[in-house]
Amino acid sequence: MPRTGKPFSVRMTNAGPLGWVSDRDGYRYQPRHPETGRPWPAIPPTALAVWEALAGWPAGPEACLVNLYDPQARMGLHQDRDEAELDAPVLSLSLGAPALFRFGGTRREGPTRSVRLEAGDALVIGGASRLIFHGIDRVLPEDPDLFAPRPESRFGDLLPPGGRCNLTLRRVTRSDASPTA
Ligand SMILES: O=C(O)CCC(=O)C(=O)O
Ligand SMILES: [Fe+2]
Repeated sequence: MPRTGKPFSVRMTNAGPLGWVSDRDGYRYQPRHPETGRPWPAIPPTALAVWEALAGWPAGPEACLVNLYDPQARMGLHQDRDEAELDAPVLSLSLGAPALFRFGGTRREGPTRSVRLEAGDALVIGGASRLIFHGIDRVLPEDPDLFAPRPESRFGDLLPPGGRCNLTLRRVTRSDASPTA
């Protein structure tokens, strides 16, 4: 991460024309993977369909950040503000293990609350809430499924059992668009 060069506990990659990257120099969006130099893969059509249904924004997302949480990973309280377009919402899609999502207001010092995000949950952070502080306190244990024990990970080699995946879709560049809902 910036300054220290220490990695985040959440591993990240991207899909879409622009990907969010962080290194010692800071945070930015760029069209290519920093190590392979290749363009990011396309945003999955199902994620685009959820954006169309829920975002209330006429232009499609340009960035899909893929956050991979090992069971011990967490994400500190932060604002999403590296986008030139701050009028468009951020759409977050949760998969895998549930997690405790903490959110407050637009000041870091303000009060916060937490909600449990489950697999399949879609969260729109937009409008007056676009710049709220938020983070992931912790990944929660999955409810045991008595009928289909599943010790192996649903995410193959990417995550151990009990891991969580979050897709965060964003508009990055400014357009003349305005909300549709
Ligand atoms: O994993 C989550 O639910 C939150 C992700 C997030 O806040 C981010 O990627 O900026
Ligand atoms: Fe965020």
